[in-house]
Amino acid sequence: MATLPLVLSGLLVAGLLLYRAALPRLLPGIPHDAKSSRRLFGDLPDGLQYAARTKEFLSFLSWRCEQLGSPIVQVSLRPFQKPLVVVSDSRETFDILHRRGRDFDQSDGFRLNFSAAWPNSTVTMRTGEQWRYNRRLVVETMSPAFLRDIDGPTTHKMSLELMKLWRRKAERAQGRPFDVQSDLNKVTNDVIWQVLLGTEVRAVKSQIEYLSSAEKVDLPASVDEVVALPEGSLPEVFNAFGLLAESSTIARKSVFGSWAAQVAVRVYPELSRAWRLKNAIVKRSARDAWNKFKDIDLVDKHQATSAAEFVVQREVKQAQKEGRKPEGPSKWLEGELAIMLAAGYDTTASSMSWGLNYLSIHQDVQAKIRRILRETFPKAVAESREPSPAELYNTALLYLDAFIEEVLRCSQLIPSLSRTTITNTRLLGYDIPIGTTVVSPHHRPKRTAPRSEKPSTSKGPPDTKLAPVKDSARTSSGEEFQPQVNEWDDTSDDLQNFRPERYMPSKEGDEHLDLMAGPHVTFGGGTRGCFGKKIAYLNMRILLAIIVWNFELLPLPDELSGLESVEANTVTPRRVPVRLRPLAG
Ligand code: HEM
Repeated sequence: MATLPLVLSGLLVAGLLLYRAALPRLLPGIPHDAKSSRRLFGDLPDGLQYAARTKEFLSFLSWRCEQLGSPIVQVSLRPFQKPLVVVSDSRETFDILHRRGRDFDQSDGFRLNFSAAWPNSTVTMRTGEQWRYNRRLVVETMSPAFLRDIDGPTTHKMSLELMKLWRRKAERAQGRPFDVQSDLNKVTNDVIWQVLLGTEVRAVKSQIEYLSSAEKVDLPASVDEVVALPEGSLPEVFNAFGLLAESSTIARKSVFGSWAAQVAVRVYPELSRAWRLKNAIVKRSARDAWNKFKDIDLVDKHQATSAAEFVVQREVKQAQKEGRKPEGPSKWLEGELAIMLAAGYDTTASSMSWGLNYLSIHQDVQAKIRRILRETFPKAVAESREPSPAELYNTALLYLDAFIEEVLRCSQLIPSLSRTTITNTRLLGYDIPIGTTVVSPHHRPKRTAPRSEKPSTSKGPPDTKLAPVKDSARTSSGEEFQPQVNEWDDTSDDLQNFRPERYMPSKEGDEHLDLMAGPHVTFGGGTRGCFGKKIAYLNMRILLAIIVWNFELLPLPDELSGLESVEANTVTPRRVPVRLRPLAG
């Protein structure tokens, strides 16, 4: 009998110990929210309240910095875990990304989030031998030859299909706006599968076919109301891929982190079917590419038409030059092709969605892009055709490129970057132990202002200023590092404006795109920065040029041009309504 109180007190002590172990384990000295540090879920309740108020969660991190008045704070979001260190200082962020590879690597969370659905790929690896090996396997897909001969023409072809679809839709909508967000997903999906694997998904084509036989549409009485156009069923690959792409958000949202994603991908029937389908297609493409080019006498007989074929063709040629046996398809090549599919799909779709919203809102900018395109390609105008892939690849289109930069700046579709420390190190004057994840959010209020009525204005707390960072607090590399990039002037109201010209220095005779006009981290940076940036830029350039050439995006009523966002893998607009007026050739 005397054992019962003993057992109960044992349980009580164990419970207390467990509770204490689950509480946030604060790093000494780094500013934090006092009440959060006493809660199991740390800052999460405040984050959720913030999200309910602002419909955003990720900008909560920068809000915490603003609230505590410090460019560095710590935040806990899950029990039993080390806090995240949040750094809201662009100079320090640049330093971490570009100069401190010995102290920081790609964040453990980022790597693990992708590891369930996209194994054997660089994204899931620490920077090391295997990462370098994988990178080398596909490095040629960023070469001018690949971009010019494969990516550009494929994107161009798919953009024209989208135009065909939109002409039919515009006809049906009879001057009413309709939402094109899912069409942008379809076209970027079509492009990326075709470019990387040579797989024809036919997401856009399936809708063209469907629309030609679909029944008449009920039009709303008001010409300002969005018309819901019928949508045909979509190819299996498209649906499966959408599901898989979402799977990395499972890890982010669950308290069990990447474990939840690992289980979900294997256990949920739809998800595991999608996973197997993706694996089978990638495997088949790699194998077909190998069969097409594996012998040296085949190498020059055929043209490569996808990334899979291009890398195999290059490898066979290179092996011959070096007098060795070429490497055939491997799980690493498959992993790399698969992650490029995943990384290149919704990022590009999201940036295009923002781009079209900004085109509808900023009619002057849209007109200027169109005017410049027509002046630049008089032959295409004379021949009543769109500029060709080669013309769009080879010609300087400064204003369009600056527009893309401005879309990326304002939309902040990648809301934060993160790295994990691989040594004990220092950051802004504080000790940071090995294994700590450091997050750099991009949601500094003024910088996000053009996207929407931001938390810092109507819905959130006052726009407090961060204390400036003293140079003595920086690590030596931070102190010495004078980035080649200017700071945005946070006090200037100009940051609220959508103004592509900010990327075009006005010196006459020196017309170039000034990517260093301000801190620009949409693609991350350093060794682990975005690998597919060149494909992303070229695809956005071609898609936007073809859209603006073929259609006028007419103004929309104010209530439709809101720029509210949704957070998933990227931050995307809630909707992309357009009122399209087809233009002659
Ligand atoms: C607008 C489009 C895109 C955006 C905004 C974007 C953004 C990013 C960002 C922020 C990262 C993480 C960088 C870091 O942590 O420093 C990343 C990584 C990556 N991106 Fe992109 N990306 C885009 C398009 C693409 C495309 C088209 C591809 C491939 C075809 C691609 C392939 C990759 C890969 C493979 C990585 C992982 C690199 C590594 O871990 O070593 N991305 N991207």
